[in-house]
Amino acid sequence: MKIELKHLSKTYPHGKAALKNIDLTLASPSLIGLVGPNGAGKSTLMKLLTANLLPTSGEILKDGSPLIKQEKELKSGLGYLPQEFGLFEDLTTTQFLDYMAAIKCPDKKTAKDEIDRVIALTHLQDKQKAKIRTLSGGQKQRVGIAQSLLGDPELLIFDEPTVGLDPAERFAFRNLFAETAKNRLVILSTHIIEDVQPACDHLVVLNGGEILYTGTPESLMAEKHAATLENAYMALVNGRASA
Ligand SMILES: Nc1ncnc2c1ncn2[C@@H]1O[C@H](COP(=O)(O)OP(=O)(O)OP(=O)(O)O)[C@@H](O)[C@H]1O
Repeated sequence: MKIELKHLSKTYPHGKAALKNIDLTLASPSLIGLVGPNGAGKSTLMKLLTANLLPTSGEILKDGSPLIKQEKELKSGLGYLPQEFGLFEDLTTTQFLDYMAAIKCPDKKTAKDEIDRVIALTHLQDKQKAKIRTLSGGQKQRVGIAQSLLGDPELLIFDEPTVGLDPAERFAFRNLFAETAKNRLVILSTHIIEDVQPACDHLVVLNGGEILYTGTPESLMAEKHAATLENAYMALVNGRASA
């Protein structure tokens, strides 16, 4: 799958430009880390990629044709974890996943198998019968990740997926995202640079609605003569030649 952003801009009504004339090509298989400071435009870009928002100008092509003309196909092949997502607090984990699987999976047998699969992947076996309101923040985040994996989508978009997870959980999910990306396109938006370095093969750095860098994490470190990706990133967003 190939996604091309062409001269993509988004200005909110009565707001400033959140994205300014972005050109970018993303192709599977890849695990792409989308990073940038607060207000950089990451969530806006994710909403445009998931057709939850329309651009002010420019366009997004998926495999050569406009995304907005393939909204139905896009949604059936998309797993999306938004930054804020409403969980049905009075449902149990399995009831919530059952509800989401009704949208994502073609038949009941597949749905049941898929629910078992994503529960195992997100280590929620002992929380299947727990009401969502009784789960911790990290466990709720795991339910959110579980629902995004239903139906084995070819495109996965995670907005700050590791928020609320403890270090061991973050480590486990980094591995899961890397494994998932072996034959898919996975886009991971994060503030946490450590989430990007071991897992992502491609980095996109946004700042003030513009792309500051696109390439491998290693090349950015080499470009900035930095020992760590965090140093290279800080040098980049602060406009310094080296870390
Ligand atoms: N609905 C909206 N209406 C007006 N302005 C908005 C809206 N949503 C976002 N913005 C503005 O657009 C810019 C980009 O915001 P966006 O949420 O895309 O950034 P972000 O990189 O995801 O930030 P964060 O890391 O803080 O979530 C910001 O200046 C923000 O204030």
